[in-house]
This record gives sequence, structure tokens and C-alpha cells, in this order.
Amino acid sequence: MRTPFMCANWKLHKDVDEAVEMAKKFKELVADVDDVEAGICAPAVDLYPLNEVLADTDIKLGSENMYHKESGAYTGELSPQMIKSVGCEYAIIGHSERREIFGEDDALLNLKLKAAFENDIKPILCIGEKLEEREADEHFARVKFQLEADLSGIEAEDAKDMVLAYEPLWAIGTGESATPEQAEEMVKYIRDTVAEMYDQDTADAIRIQYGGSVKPWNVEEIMEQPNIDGALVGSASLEAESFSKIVKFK
Ligand SMILES: O=C[C@H](O)COP(=O)(O)O
Repeated sequence: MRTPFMCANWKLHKDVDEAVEMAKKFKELVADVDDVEAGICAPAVDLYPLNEVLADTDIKLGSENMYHKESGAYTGELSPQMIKSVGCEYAIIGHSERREIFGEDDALLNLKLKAAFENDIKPILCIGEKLEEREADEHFARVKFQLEADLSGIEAEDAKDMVLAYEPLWAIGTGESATPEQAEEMVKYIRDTVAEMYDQDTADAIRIQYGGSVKPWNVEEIMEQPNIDGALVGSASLEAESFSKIVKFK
């Protein structure tokens, strides 16, 4: 049985005061939830204070990104050890904004995934197609390519612990979510592909989120889909009330 996982991705939002204020409200609102895992992936400067605010809760903390090197001349980057030292259990790897705006390719993402596993950080690997790829009927091939390239050389034992997030680029920040059927169709395809690459046990264990315009009013029908185990939530995770409604989707 896979525990649903609802995770915020704040992107480039919230200074320290705003982050602390939101987290204090949010933890009160979800204090009675025990059958859904909730997490917050936040900007680097917010992680230390958030770790203090969330210390008395089960709410997980994650970084929005991570570099694969332990240390060295890599100005502006964060190592796996650094994010662990401020309480991160998770790190988003390969968000489409990192791929598209910052040019992160699948070879780099593969190194980041390996570094995450070596340091006991659970990656949330984002995969998904662009609109033109869906229109050209290339969306399944695109996602399969990403899975095979990003997970190359990664053992089943590690893969089981990771989270995959299917985020079609055309649904991110647009207010136009994929339909629950479109999301389920791709998430099932992802699970079947993981079974082909590894085995059925791994495919059954891995949690697969949907991300892209998830809101309090559409989360329930998305979560009714049998293969969807949670959501990676951008704009609707910025307010405590709205994100708590998503966590309490039932
Ligand atoms: O990581 C989150 C996704 O990019 C979704 O963002 P959104 O909920 O604002 O569409």
C-alpha cells in the first residue's frame, strides 16, 4: 500500500519571514492528518528556519534542487550533505524549469540522482512532455526516454525509495490541469515502464505524483485514479489554507 504524498514546490517564492509564517499556519491545519505524507520543498534560504518550525511535526522538508558534488569550486550550488544538514529528506531533481531554463540535461540528472541515493536523500524526479510532443503523439516516447536516461545505472533497491512526478509542461502554472484520465494514462505507462526496466515489485512500490495546476477543487478526482499517489503542487501550495485542503483531499 503506497502512502499518498502531497508535496509543495514553492519555486522562487517566499523569503524567510513568509516561509515561517506559512509553515506555522500549515502545520496547525494538517495536525490531524495521519494517512497522507505532506512535504514542503522550499528555496535554500528557507530550509534552516523551516526545519526548526516543522521539527515537532511529520511534515517532510525538501530542497528544490541539489548538485551532485560533495564540495569544491561550484559557485552557487548545494551539496547533498548541505541540504541534509538542514533537515531535507527529499530533493526535487529535474524539474522542467531546471531542464528548460537552466539547461539541465539527462546526463547531469543521472549524476544528481546517484548522488542523492549515495547520501540517503530521496529524489523526486520530474518527467513530462511538452505540448508539441503530445500533439505529435510523442509523449510516451519522451517520458520513456527520460526514465531510461535519468535512471541509467540505478539499482532497483534505490529506485523503490524514490518519487516520480509526472508533470506535463503544458499543465504547469497554466491553470489547465491534465484531465484525470490523461494523468492516469501516463502515470500507468510510467509504472509499466518501471516494471519493464526493473521488476513488478519496484513498480508497485514506487510513488508517482501528478503535477500541473493541482488545486483544492480538482485534487480529489486526480487522487481517485488508481496509479496516482500524490501531487507536486506549485502555486496552490503557497497559501496554508489551499495547500492544507490539497493534503486533506479525501
Ligand atoms: O512542481 C510543481 C509544478 O511545476 C506545478 O506547478 P503549478 O501547480 O503551479 O502548476
